[in-house]
Amino acid sequence: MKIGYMGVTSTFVVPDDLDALTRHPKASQPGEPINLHHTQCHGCGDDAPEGLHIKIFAGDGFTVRARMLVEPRMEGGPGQIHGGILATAFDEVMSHLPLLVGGHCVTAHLQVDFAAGIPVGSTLYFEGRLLGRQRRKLYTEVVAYLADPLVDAGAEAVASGRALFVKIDSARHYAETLANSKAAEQISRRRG
Ligand SMILES: CCCCCCCCCCCCCC(=O)SCCNC(=O)CCNC(=O)[C@H](O)C(C)(C)COP(=O)(O)OP(=O)(O)OC[C@H]1O[C@@H](n2cnc3c(N)ncnc32)[C@H](O)[C@@H]1OP(=O)(O)O
Repeated sequence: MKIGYMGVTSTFVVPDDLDALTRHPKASQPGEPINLHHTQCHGCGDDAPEGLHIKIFAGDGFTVRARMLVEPRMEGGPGQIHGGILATAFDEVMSHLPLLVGGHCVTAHLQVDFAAGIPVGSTLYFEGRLLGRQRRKLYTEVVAYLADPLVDAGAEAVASGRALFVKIDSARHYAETLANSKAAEQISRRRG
């Protein structure tokens, strides 16, 4: 299967003149979970009852690995994951890549290629990669598999995504909405 369609016009273009990437000294080590969002986050939060509960781990270099159980409540077409849910999962997984170089980001642009239907009941495995950084912009990519590509070299890629994240000052960015968050106290405590 071909990941990323040739000839499809896209606004996602990784520039040539990228800045150097340096791993943040406090970034999670390869194999360790990355827990830098909050417990109510719809993508990764353990306490978000309707969330996706994606487990995300740092990989080597500027990569992450993740997995998610495709639950019946995620159904779109009969017996298959809803495309919007997969897009949300991709957004979540890629949003952890900028954390390897430090600082919170928001998604400015997100695109997804769906290559095969994904059955409810399967476990999706994700491999994400930071493609580069230019000033506040971080370019990322993710591929989803129906088997763990770490243990199964023949694991078939079923979808891919690309996203542009922009680094923010999180205190300022969320200043007017933090009070509405179920995690307001937790986030304020973390900021100290
Ligand atoms: C302790 C704290 C806990 C916090 C927990 C955090 C949890 C996080 C959970 C995360 C959950 C998961 C993640 C989510 O779901 S995040 C939720 C979804 N995303 C958002 O809500 C973001 C909404 N957008 C914005 O806030 C602003 O537009 C941003 C901040 C993105 C930029 O506005 P800002 O005024 O700041 O900057 P700028 O406009 O000068 O742009 C800067 C650069 O970027 C380039 N650009 C911009 N847009 C685009 C575009 N579409 N295509 C291509 N390029 C684009 C632009 O040309 C410029 O480039 P250059 O001039 O440098 O070349």
